[in-house]
Order: sequence, then structure tokens, then C-alpha cells
Amino acid sequence: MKIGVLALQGAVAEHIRSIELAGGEGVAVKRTEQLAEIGGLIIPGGESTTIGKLMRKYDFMDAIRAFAAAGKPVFGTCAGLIVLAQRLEGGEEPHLGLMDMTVARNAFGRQRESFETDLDVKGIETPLRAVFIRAPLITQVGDRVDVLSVYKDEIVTARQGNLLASSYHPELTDDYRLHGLFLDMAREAAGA
Ligand SMILES: NC(=O)CC[C@H](N)C(=O)O
Repeated sequence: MKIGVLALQGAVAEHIRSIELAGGEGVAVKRTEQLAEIGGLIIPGGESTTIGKLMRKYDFMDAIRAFAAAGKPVFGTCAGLIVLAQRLEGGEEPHLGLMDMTVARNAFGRQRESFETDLDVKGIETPLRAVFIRAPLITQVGDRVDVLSVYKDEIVTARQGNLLASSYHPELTDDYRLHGLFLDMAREAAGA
């Protein structure tokens, strides 16, 4: 199963590595035409404002919306989660606006800019190692959204059908099980 990683800005190589550790094939996606060749797309962490700008510049907005509307899975991590959200706290303009959730950027404050923890995630048997870097939080979700994990009562992993989102960076550890879960979503969507 070929999984693309949106390669406009951010942690691309690390996601490709995790997809391959999980048994898939990872490719860097730089042009919209490449969406036709992949069974799922990861939007990586980085800086959501920059990623959003580059997505608009290279015509990825409607192309990714069509990809998702066709039932293909999309996984946003950290800045990628912000890009997926329908609503951003503080009245900031949303980007793809696909997931029925409200997101607060940089929600952990300066004192705790980065940290690692073990998270219980629905669908993953033992706690997942997670790295948070200036992470966003999901502050509200709609009915269609399934909460997969919480950290200190805050939502940090969620799924809405073929859309998956994590506040943290699952690609910065050797624990590739969330990528495995995403690969399963892509296999299922492909009917494999
Ligand atoms: N590690 C990250 O992706 C950080 C996200 C970044 N703070 C943003 O708001 O876009």
C-alpha cells in the first residue's frame, strides 16, 4: 500500500520511515497529480500557516478535499491536524476544513513546549509513545468524531471516518503503530 506524505514543509522523511516500518510504501507528494497514485495521505507537522499557504499556492486545497471525498484516508499530525480542522480558536481562518472539530494552536503553553509521554489510544493495545512539540489541542468535536485518546482530559487523537488526526508526532519515535492503524484504514478503503 502506497502512502503519500505531503512534502511542502515539515517532518516528511520521518513519516516515510514510519510508514515503511509499519509495512507500507512511503512517497513524498509534491504535486497534486501524485494523489492519484496513493492510497492514503499524511499531512505532517511543521507550521500550519506555512503549510496552508503552500497548499493554496500549489492547488492542493480542492485536490485533497476531492481525495478525501472519494473515501481515501487522510492523516494529519500536529500542524497537519490544524490543517484538517473545520474551526480554529481565536477566529483564525481554517485550511482544509474537513474534520468536525475546533482546534487551539500551541495549546500547551511555553513552559511545556515539548514533552514525551505514553498515551492510551483506542485500537492500539498498549500505550503509544508520543512526542508533543508546540502541540495543538482539540477543544471540541462534533458527533461524527470518535475520540481515540486524551491527555490530561484534553483530546489529542481523533478519527472521523477516513480522517485521522493526532496533536503529537507519532513519526519521531520507533513506535509506528499509529501509522499501522492508518495503513489499515487505507487498505480497507482500497478494499484490500
Ligand atoms: N509541531 C508542530 O507541528 C507545531 C504546530 C505549530 N505550532 C502550528 O501552529 O502550526
